[in-house]
Amino acid sequence: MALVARVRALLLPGSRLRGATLGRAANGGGAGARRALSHRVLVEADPAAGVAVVKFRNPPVNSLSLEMLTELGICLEKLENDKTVRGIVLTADRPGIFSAGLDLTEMCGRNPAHYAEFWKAVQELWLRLYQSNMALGAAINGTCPAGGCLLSLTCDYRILADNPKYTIGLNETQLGIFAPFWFKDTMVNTIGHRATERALQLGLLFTPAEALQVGLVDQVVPEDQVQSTALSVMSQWLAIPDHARQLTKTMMRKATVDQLLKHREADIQNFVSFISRDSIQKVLQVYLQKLRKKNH
Ligand SMILES: CC/C=C\C/C=C\C/C=C\C/C=C/C(=O)SCCNC(=O)CCNC(=O)[C@H](O)C(C)(C)COP(=O)(O)OP(=O)(O)OC[C@H]1O[C@@H](n2cnc3c(N)ncnc32)[C@H](O)[C@@H]1OP(=O)(O)O
Repeated sequence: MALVARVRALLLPGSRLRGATLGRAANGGGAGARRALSHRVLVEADPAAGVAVVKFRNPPVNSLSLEMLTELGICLEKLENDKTVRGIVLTADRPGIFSAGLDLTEMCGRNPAHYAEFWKAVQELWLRLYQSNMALGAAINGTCPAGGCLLSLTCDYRILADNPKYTIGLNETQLGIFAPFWFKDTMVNTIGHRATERALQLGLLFTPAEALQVGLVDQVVPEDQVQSTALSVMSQWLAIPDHARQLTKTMMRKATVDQLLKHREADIQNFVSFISRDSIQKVLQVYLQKLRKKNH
């Protein structure tokens, strides 16, 4: 289903996204700050600063389900069309887990049409974020594996909470799958080829100190200062004239974006045929069961 159709489905009577409002904040935010609510994404906009804080709230682990991807896409599209917003900070509504990455239940026990729809939505969100004209910051206030790490890598800078429990990286190989070429390219663009090769083959999840050392994040700060630091760094990015910053960003990212645009359909087909293999379904199911067993 294309984004428009998925949005329609989410707006059907009964959907909690229906009637989402952008009103004056009940609390928090500067004077004139506005807060918009959807089911899985919370937006706190500060028009005076030109910045919106987009908070993930898809319990229990902020996984990127099809619905979460769709709501995030809608929210970003709205912000892109809002002339008062020049920068966005992505964060988790509750500290602890920034995002557990792609929702594994979307990749297990479904049919090929579902896998294709899901993968298209992952591509769409990446394209929207990686090509965004806005300045994007990640205030990483929790653990950040795989798809969660990818989200943060689409941003222009990353601030990570100084908590050794919070790790970040593309750990796909540890699950028995692998990071697609555009996940890999996004990481190469951030930390370079050799560090990416090592990180991806070993499926490394970096502690904050390691992430800072390898350049996966730009700053590690005390946990209670992640969002304030991300906002203060944002003011540096917004001090640059938009057109100059945007042209530079496009120049740096265009080749990577073009690769996916050129191979988009093939990438979907590759994903569907890989994820549908019995052997891959088995490893994903074992991984999910291990996660679930912990709690039962
Ligand atoms: C074209 C390309 C072709 C081929 C490429 C092929 C494949 C590549 C495709 C995609 C790349 C994949 C990207 C991904 O993002 S895969 C997801 C990777 N994520 C992880 O490995 C994280 C898994 N989760 C955890 O490690 C922990 O849950 C976490 C540390 C985040 C939190 O720990 P905590 O102890 O706080 O919570 P849990 O008890 O573990 O979890 C609670 C609850 O949530 C469920 N859960 C966790 N993570 C996920 C997830 N990613 N998706 C769905 N569900 C998840 C977990 O099972 C628990 O459920 P329940 O027990 O039923 O409450």
